[in-house]
Amino acid sequence: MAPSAAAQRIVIENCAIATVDADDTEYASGYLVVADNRIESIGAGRAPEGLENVVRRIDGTGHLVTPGLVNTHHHFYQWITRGLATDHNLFNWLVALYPTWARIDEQMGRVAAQGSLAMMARGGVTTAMDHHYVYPQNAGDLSGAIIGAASEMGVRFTLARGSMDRSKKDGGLPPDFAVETLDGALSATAETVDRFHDASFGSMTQVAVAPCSPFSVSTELMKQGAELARAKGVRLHTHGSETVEEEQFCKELFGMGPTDYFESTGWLGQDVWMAHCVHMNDSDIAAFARTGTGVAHCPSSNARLAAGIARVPDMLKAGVPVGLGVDGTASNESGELHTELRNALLINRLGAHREAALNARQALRLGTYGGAQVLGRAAEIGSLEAGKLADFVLWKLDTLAHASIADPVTALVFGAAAPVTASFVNGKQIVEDNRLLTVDEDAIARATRDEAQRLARIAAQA
Ligand SMILES: Nc1nc2[nH]c(O)nc2c(=O)[nH]1
Repeated sequence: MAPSAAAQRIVIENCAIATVDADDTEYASGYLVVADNRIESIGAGRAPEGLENVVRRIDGTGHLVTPGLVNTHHHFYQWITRGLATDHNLFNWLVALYPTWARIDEQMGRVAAQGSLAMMARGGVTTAMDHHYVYPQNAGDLSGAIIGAASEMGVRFTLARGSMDRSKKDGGLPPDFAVETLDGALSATAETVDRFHDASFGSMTQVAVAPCSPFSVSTELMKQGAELARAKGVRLHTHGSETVEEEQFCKELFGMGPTDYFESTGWLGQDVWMAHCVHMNDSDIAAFARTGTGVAHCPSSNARLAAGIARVPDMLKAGVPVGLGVDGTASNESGELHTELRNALLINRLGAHREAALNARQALRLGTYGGAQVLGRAAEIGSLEAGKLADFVLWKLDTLAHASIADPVTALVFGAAAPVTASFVNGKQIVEDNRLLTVDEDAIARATRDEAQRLARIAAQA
């Protein structure tokens, strides 16, 4: 679509650019022209002469410009339960934390979402997602509060409306008071899709159907959830194959491993992405590749919870779409995505493929285009190409932390988290010099501390 005659332009010049397009095109010194909310042109050297309505020129000297980072798995509410149960595996950690999580309310949900989003956005995330699966009775409008926080911050966003209905009494892991009913979960999810999902090109808000995990969700909710998502034309998300304990649970209860269970419930397909996927054999990976099922790789959380190392190089070789996820910050206290680019690269080198596992450019692709693919938005975001949405980041690479590394993509991925001079979403700047422009970061920090303390008090009294 050509820009309108009145389109306002922003020109960025003199920067290195990693486009993450299909050919991995890079420019040692290039330009980017933004017209309203889209990239109009990109290339080597200086921007074309004679552009009209240029409202801003940015000198990108000393910077690398990349697509904005895309986070594909998170649980925002966990921002106010960070640093707890630090030496547990997944099941023990969940059992320790469910009782606290089951006491969150709308105000806590809003503030935790603000904290989670702020931490990611100031570190270069332009598209975020939240898998929210804890909906206590009388907690208020949690989904509305979370979506409101993303919209206020100006971040592109998918709410994966989660749910749990398999509690202890049905052989599941969560306590009985922490779950919804099958009908309650389905009708609330349908209502959330109807209220918030925007399927249009450039949409800032989307909703996915996201029952939590095999050990916290009934088979009926998995099946009917998949039917609901397909009837509404939205994506499906869940946790899968995270730990050996989950694999054992599936074999004992369903007589098959997680991937076969997902297939039997309608949960493999191009419209599905799953978090973790650590314990996948060759036939599981082939099934994901054959069906186009995506993976949210969460290396830091997998290490924190001693889950294992996902076989990302094998997935990529087979053609599985793979993005990166911070995961909830109760299992990855850092809460920012640069750590996941770096850890994806480093941790996968500890696996079978050693130094050939992933390189810096593949890691950057996971955190950008790969994320866009698994969220179903690769036609809009994830690479810098004319016609795509203007979601991009200027990383400052000429300071002490990176200046002595010649290759900018190597500096970005292997080095410390780089300062973000500017981050744009949909053509609008949301970060300048590492500070959010849209919200008051210090007020959010204070509010997150207060809400974490309030939740801890309520949980202790329960
Ligand atoms: N890493 C995580 N895995 C999970 N499985 C599940 O059912 N909930 C979680 C979670 O919060 N984090």
